[in-house]
Amino acid sequence: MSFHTRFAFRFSTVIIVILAATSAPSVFHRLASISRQVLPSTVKHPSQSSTMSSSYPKELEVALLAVQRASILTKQVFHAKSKGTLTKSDASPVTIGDYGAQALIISALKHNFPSDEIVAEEESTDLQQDAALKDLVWNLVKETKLDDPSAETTLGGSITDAESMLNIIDQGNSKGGGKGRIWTIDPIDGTKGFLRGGQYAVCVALIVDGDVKVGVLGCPNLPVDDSAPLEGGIGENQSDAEGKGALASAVKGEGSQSRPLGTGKLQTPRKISVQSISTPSEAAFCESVEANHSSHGDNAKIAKKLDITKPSVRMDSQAKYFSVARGAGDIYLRLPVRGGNYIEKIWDHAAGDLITRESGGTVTDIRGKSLDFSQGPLLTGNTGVVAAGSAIHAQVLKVVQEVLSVE
Ligand SMILES: Nc1ncnc2c1ncn2[C@@H]1O[C@H](COP(=O)(O)OS(=O)(=O)O)[C@@H](OP(=O)(O)O)[C@H]1O
Ligand SMILES: [Mg+2]
Ligand SMILES: [Mg+2]
Ligand SMILES: [Mg+2]
Repeated sequence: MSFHTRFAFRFSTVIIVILAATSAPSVFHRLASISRQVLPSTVKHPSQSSTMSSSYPKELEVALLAVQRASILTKQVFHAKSKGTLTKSDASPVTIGDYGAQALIISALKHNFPSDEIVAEEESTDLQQDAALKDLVWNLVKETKLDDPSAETTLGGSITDAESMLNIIDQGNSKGGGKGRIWTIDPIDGTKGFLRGGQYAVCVALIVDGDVKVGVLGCPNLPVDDSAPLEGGIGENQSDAEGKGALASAVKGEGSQSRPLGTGKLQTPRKISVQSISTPSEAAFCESVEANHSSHGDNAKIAKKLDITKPSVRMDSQAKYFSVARGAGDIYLRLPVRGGNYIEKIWDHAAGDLITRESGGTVTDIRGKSLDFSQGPLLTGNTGVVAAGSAIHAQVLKVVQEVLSVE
């Protein structure tokens, strides 16, 4: 029995909105060419730049390119009229973009690191049972390529056929744990945000013996400009037009970087860091859009106690970690919903946790414990998340614990 079965993530398909199979390839082809036109041009290949001095240079390069390529696929779906949406048994959505992005990322990781294990969010069961849906995903996957042939070669090129694609999707079924090299993938984090035109992230991290060593986030709807102010509201109708699309990365002990997302060769990265504020009253919160993912009421009480007057900015996905890491936001709280018993998944946090810490932030749970990625696919040792610049984290955590009555 697979990991997904045991953790009850299997799909009970309720809704299927399917693109007309005949029109899909031309739509995707046209959108692929649009995405190539609107994004900035290439500056430098990573093998000539910052990844050379890294202790994980190949892992970083492959993760960056794989996230970039998968992000291009998600952008094609984002622009399509229908997104082939299914509802999973936990009532959360999955789209052809989630499946396609996962297939492309696993294919690239397995080509370069065949003996590494992978813990990924999705599984192929529903595609196996629905030929039309499978064809839609396959049409996307086979059409999506980076502009740069040498980057494509690095990723191992295309997947050969639709059956291999299903097999590849299911190679993300490792049980995880605290030993060896384990990648974790969230092909689209914030699928609800993706569907409503808000923020979402393509997320990849490498965990070695339980410790996150490499993290990459592709955020097609975030501004390229690290100092751009956070956009308010719930992040609806964000666009991935010119000036949007950012790629964040970090290697343990080597700091974190941001660069334009791009479509081919990796562009020149910039170092990012959290805001240098020393008092929480100057801070701005990033919080989840969905009140059943993180308690908005408790967040508001904590903000009041910290004398925070700036309104919270709600956005989906690990774009919240990226925003704190580059100083656009200051505090990300993910507070357990009262009466709920949800346990966080490693793919929702691994990359963002490392990128925030490597930017000068501190990330703990509500008890002040570091996030523990050695326990399998779930963060069973943690409750909630408190991420903030290291200068204010202790003050924020103290108030979180007061408001939530944490012993
Ligand atoms: N009940 C509950 N509580 C907490 N978290 C949950 C819950 N249900 C789902 N999820 C996970 O939330 C992921 C999306 O997180 P976000 O921060 O984007 O949430 S929000 O939609 O903005 O509120 C989402 O990730 P994706 O499925 O990749 O979108 C889920 O893994
Ligand atoms: Mg999901
Ligand atoms: Mg997620
Ligand atoms: Mg997801």
